[in-house]
Amino acid sequence: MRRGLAAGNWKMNGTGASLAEIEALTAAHPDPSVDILICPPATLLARMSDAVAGGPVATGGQDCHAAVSGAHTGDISAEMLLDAGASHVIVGHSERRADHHEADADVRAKAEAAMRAGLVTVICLGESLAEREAGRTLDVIGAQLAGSLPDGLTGANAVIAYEPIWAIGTGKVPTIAQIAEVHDFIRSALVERFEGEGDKMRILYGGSVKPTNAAEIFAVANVDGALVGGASLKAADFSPIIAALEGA
Ligand SMILES: O=C(CO)COP(=O)(O)O
Repeated sequence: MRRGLAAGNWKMNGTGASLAEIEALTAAHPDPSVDILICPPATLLARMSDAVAGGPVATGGQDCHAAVSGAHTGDISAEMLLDAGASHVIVGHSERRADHHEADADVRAKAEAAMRAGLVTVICLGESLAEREAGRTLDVIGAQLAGSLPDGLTGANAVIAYEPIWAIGTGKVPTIAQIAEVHDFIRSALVERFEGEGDKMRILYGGSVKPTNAAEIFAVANVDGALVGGASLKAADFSPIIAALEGA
């Protein structure tokens, strides 16, 4: 049985005042039956990690550079995230794939960097609307899985997040059948490639997850949690999503 994971990706949102949301979240879930992860902007990571230390909320970065250190202005290494208190890092988010021209090989190198540093890597995959409408969803996901996932992933060091690009921040959510199809496809690919570990890796759904739709999404086989954007910013929104996962 895979333990649920409720992950929040704050993207480019949040300042010191937002730490109050984490205090509220921790107070609301002192002993959760699922794992809780918040990935704040890098500027908040160390402060948030200090604030949640010893409690049930883990913290993560939203991206990392593939190298340990060097002349890469504005970038952050996996080792630096670890040093700031992170246990996880998101790699390959579609906003980075698009805005920073990250290809599958780049995502794979970042996932390898996360493994090297001892971080759990949350590797994001997802098709565009044009790809879905052309009936290419599973081909695209298959290619991303083959190209973005390094060898050596395990249930302990990797999480896969399926985030259809057209569902991110749009309020549009795939049907339950569409979510089930892709999650089953990802599970089969993981089981085939990562012998003995593929069935232990958690697969999150991401894209317009809200308190109102979380329970039906979490009821889908092979959905082990969610990667939540907008609805993770406020404890009042994220808390019922965590509760829905606990009840799944
Ligand atoms: O991109 C996402 C999480 O990484 C999803 O964002 P929203 O939940 O805001 O749609």
